[in-house]
Amino acid sequence: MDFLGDWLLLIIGVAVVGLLGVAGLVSGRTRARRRGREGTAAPGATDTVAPPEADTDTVRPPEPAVSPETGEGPGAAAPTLERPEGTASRLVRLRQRLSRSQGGLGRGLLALLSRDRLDEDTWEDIEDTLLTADIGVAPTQELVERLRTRLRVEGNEGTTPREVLREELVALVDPTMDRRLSISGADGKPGVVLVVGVNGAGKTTTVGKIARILVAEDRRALLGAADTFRAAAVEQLATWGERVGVPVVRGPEGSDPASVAFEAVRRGVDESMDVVLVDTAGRLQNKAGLMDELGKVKRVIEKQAPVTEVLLVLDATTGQNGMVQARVFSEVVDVSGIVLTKLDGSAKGGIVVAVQRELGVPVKLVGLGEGPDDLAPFDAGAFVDALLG
Ligand SMILES: Nc1nc2c(ncn2[C@@H]2O[C@H](COP(=O)(O)OP(=O)(O)OP(=O)(O)O)[C@@H](O)[C@H]2O)c(=O)[nH]1
Repeated sequence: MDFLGDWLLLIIGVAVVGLLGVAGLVSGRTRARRRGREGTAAPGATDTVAPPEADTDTVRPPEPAVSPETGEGPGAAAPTLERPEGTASRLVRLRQRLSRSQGGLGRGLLALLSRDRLDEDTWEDIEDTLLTADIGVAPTQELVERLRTRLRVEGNEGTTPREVLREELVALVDPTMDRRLSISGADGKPGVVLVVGVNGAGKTTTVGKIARILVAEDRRALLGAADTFRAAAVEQLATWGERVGVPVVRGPEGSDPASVAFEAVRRGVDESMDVVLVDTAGRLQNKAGLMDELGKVKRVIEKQAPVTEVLLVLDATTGQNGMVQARVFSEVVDVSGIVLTKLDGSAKGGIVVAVQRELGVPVKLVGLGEGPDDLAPFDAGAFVDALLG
């Protein structure tokens, strides 16, 4: 009996040791596999993404930085998605900010126009105030002419200088322009928004902010990080997408922007997205280079779906420099809308008028801060009201 018992214990012991050994091997392999996966697909590692080939027709799909379903980076803990602010409440909040930065212009003009006597010196001061706000020479002269005529004729008829100024400023900003973003595609394809502008104007930030507006409106959006010139811009965009669960298609640093754009729109079509937003590189090396690059991006996109909107991002603080850039870009691509950024940091809101005149396209959105929801649709009446305080 004892002999049998000893044998039984020995057999059980060997079996247990054997089982533990096998289990250890398996879990070790699993760990190694997991480590391997993490090592090759860490979120944000641009060099691990399958490089798109130079020929955009045969481009291989780059790995998304974030999963389309969850917005989660591979191997990362599921992030809590942010709920972006709705348009109505951001308009109220940002109007105060606009008033703070641009109020000086409106108050200055009102103080001058409310003087008892509007002599030549006063009109000159009014002109200077408008020019300092970057409205531009021709619109300034037109506005002054209109104000002179109306205040002379209507001065004693119960219309206040404030009412006249408001009407004339609104007319100058042009309330009749269609400022809606063209984000709807046709034939079941997504709308495609191409975002162009020089680096530093706030382009990448703006793409991220527009994505948040789309999420707030329950639209399915996808971002293409075609600004492959600067690795940080790609990282930045991936973070914007991750925060709200919007997938980002990216390629390695220095890869062909057109292949990333192509891949983004291909996925947008395949995955029935509502909108694909494509961030582009804005190197103003020379006009021909820019034309080649943006022209190619647009051409390859349009093999799959028409570009519905080309947004030019301009930094409001750059004044005349910004106008020169605006001209170059509009000669290279058909700009259909302008985004004016950093209006919070500049008292030069007059650039709205100048740039619309110059390009003949409306300002559609304005950036009013570095916060994720500090971007608002532009409205002529609300803008002038903020100016006048
Ligand atoms: N105050 C303020 N800052 C802004 C606004 N829009 C963008 N910025 C800031 O401007 C800086 C440049 O923005 P980016 O989005 O990186 O500029 P970019 O044009 O994409 O430049 P690249 O990434 O180099 O292509 C960032 O610090 C932004 O936070 C705005 O409306 N107001």
